[in-house]
Amino acid sequence: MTPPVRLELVGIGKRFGAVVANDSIDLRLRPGEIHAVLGENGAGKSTLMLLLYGVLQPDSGSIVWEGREVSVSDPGTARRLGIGMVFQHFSLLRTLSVRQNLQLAYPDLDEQRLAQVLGDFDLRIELDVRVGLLSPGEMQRVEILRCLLQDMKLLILDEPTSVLTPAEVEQLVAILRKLAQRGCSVLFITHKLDEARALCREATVLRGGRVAGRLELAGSSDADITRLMLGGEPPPAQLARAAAPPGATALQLRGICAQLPGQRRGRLENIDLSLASGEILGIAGVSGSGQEALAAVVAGEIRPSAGSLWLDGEDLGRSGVRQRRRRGIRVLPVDRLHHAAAAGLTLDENYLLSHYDDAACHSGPWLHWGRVAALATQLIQDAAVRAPSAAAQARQLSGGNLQKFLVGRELAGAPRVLVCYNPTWGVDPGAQANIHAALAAARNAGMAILLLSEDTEELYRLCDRLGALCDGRLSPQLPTAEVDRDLLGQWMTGAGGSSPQRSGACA
Ligand SMILES: Nc1ncnc2c1ncn2[C@@H]1O[C@H](COP(=O)(O)OP(=O)(O)OP(=O)(O)O)[C@@H](O)[C@H]1O
Repeated sequence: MTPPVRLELVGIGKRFGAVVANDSIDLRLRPGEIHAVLGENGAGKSTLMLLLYGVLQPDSGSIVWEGREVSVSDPGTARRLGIGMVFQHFSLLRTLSVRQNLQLAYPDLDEQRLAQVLGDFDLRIELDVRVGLLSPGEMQRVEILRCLLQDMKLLILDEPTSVLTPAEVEQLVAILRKLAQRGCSVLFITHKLDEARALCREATVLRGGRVAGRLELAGSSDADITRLMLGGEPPPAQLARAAAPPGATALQLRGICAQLPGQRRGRLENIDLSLASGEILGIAGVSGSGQEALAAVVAGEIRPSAGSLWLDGEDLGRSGVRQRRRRGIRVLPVDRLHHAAAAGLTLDENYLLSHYDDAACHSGPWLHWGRVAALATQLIQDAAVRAPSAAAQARQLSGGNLQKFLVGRELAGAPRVLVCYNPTWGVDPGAQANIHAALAAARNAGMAILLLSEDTEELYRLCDRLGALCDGRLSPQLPTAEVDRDLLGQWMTGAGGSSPQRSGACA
């Protein structure tokens, strides 16, 4: 007997103007199957999921749900069918509490059912906390909880692990396995092949909007999968090593204490750090350890309550964001859609946001739009950003393509100091290698780079020195060769008594 089919997509097509995002896509999913959807940035993965969830409508093809062709005209219809989705960029209202968010989706929220689901899936969630105060992992659990409160037959997760700590990834895996055991199907978009292998037996690989292949993960090597994703050989993984020993100190932080406003986490305690030109200093740490506050302090977005910040021996404590940018400090924040970019603005406008003071964008005293557009267009080409033109809105780009654009935009300013937080979040392996190569080349050209990353592989690959943040405190920063994974792990968890530089003295 052939196993039952829960979902069948037949010949699905979707265009956005001239862009063919999905082209004749076929996909089958059984009850209880966790299926990976892989593909490089812009391959069409999110679009396909949004079609399934009723956010978008297909131009062609059909969706067959439990043997019956259906029209998923909106997310409400999807939910009534038993389809839930956790988005790449969370869809919760940050000013409301967890409970209020749940009540928006379920006006007659049944407290008994809520308690049962929380217990059943071992979800630790504080219901009366404002969502804006939660860590990304906690927000994701709320999104999943919101799905679990319905009778769910298919859960779609779009890159669910990119913002999670390793412990949170384990919790997510446990939840998904439990769901699958109960017969719920899962579609799981990821760029991390090891995660796909750990969770899924089979994967569908998309390339350029089409199905490039469906494969059994156990019988396929990473190279096989990458080849299918790229349609060719993966780029060489070699990185340029540091061309010369680091130069003079560029950026120095002395005894910085700070707190991100309105956040439970996001505290910095007595941070001492010095970054030389021609080096990449990596700071590890699980999400919420103080990375956002550190980036905001260097950018000048928040004022520390104590301590000082120096650039090339000059105290910059009193200068604001724009002055610092003029002096050559650039910061790429972690939240690409709400902080690093303005989602509703075009790419050339987004380019201008961080290059407003560049002579190249002006003709005499006047802003020269033709030049801005030409610079943004050049960047799109150089960074291989898949976008129709510089006139496309940032929100129209796939997540990974927007990330490539933003990293390129900051590097294009050839800053003296670059701070980036998770620069390859949601970026496919090919583009990740390109971003790493660009950062290494910038370091070799003398840039001082502070790399805040939750991806320890990335840190070991790129950095000349390494340290870690834990609960707002910074470990020592040592040459990478002297920091083995055990030591880094201890620093990240604050274990072993090695974490704080100096403790306590923040007011
Ligand atoms: N609303 C939109 N308007 C115009 N183009 C869009 C829109 N949404 C997606 N696209 C385009 O469709 C293509 C597929 O995008 P999609 O987001 O589905 O890719 P993806 O595989 O999910 O990529 P990533 O891994 O980077 O998230 C891209 O070229 C993207 O720019």
